[in-house]
Amino acid sequence: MNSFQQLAKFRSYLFQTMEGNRKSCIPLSRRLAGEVSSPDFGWNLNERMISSRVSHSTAVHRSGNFPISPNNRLERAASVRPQHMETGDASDPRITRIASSIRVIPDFPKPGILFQDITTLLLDIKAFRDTIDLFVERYKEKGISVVAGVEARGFIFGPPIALAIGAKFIPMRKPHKLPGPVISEEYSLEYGTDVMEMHVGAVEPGEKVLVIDDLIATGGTLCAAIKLLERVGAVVVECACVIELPELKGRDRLGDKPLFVLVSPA
Ligand SMILES: O=P(O)(O)OC[C@H]1O[C@H](OP(=O)(O)OP(=O)(O)O)[C@H](O)[C@@H]1O
Ligand SMILES: Nc1ncnc2[nH]cnc12
Repeated sequence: MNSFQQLAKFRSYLFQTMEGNRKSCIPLSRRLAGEVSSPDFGWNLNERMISSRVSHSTAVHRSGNFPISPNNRLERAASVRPQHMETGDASDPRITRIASSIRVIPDFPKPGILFQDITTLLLDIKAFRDTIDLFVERYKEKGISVVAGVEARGFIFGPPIALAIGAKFIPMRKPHKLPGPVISEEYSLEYGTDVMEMHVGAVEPGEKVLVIDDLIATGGTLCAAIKLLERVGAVVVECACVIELPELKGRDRLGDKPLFVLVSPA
């Protein structure tokens, strides 16, 4: 298959994923009425595929901001840059370090997916600490009593934030993992579907909750977490992620629920 055919297949796959998604937090009627725009994948996905290739072949990001060695086996995330909206301070050098510590793995777990791998961020102690600090700076003294972390990677960032802001931590888990009584929500992903569960009684009605995950793509995961928490009367004050994939429009699916992210791919 030539590169043009690959691109067309990739676009078609993602378009089907998005358009076939019936679990959106935004009612379909609103989408049909044009209140929420359909995703325009063409340009942004072309950009993502090109920047992936650039990071492999020339080892220099097209913006020139994140030079990487051709021998860098970690394939650092040359295509990740600080986001300029809904973030603390894009000129903050901590954001730049965090962005450059995330690697991008093409075609994982399926062909066409550019996987944003935060395990390399965890290897960089300063970047890891800065990530936690940036969230703690934003959420301390906001009256948040619960941090809800989404399995699996929300379990990495959620607990240190919870401890630092004086909140309890709730795991939002894949099905059949929690031992006590649970409530469940089915949701769709960039590459499949899943079910999320939460322990009954983990959060009290009226408690202020921060939802944490490593990444927002289509927004299906965060929507499921919000639904579970709101079903038991919790107040979700904000969702926070390290990475946003803006071309997948996950932010739109959250409606007016605030989303804070540190970085997004160029
Ligand atoms: O915005 P969405 O389209 O819902 O996708 C984002 C979710 O996908 C990834 O998790 P994944 O489901 O791959 O699970 P894992 O962390 O257990 O690997 C990621 O960590 C988010 O939780
Ligand atoms: N491109 C991606 N990288 C990492 N995690 C993801 N979850 C959904 N899409 C993802």
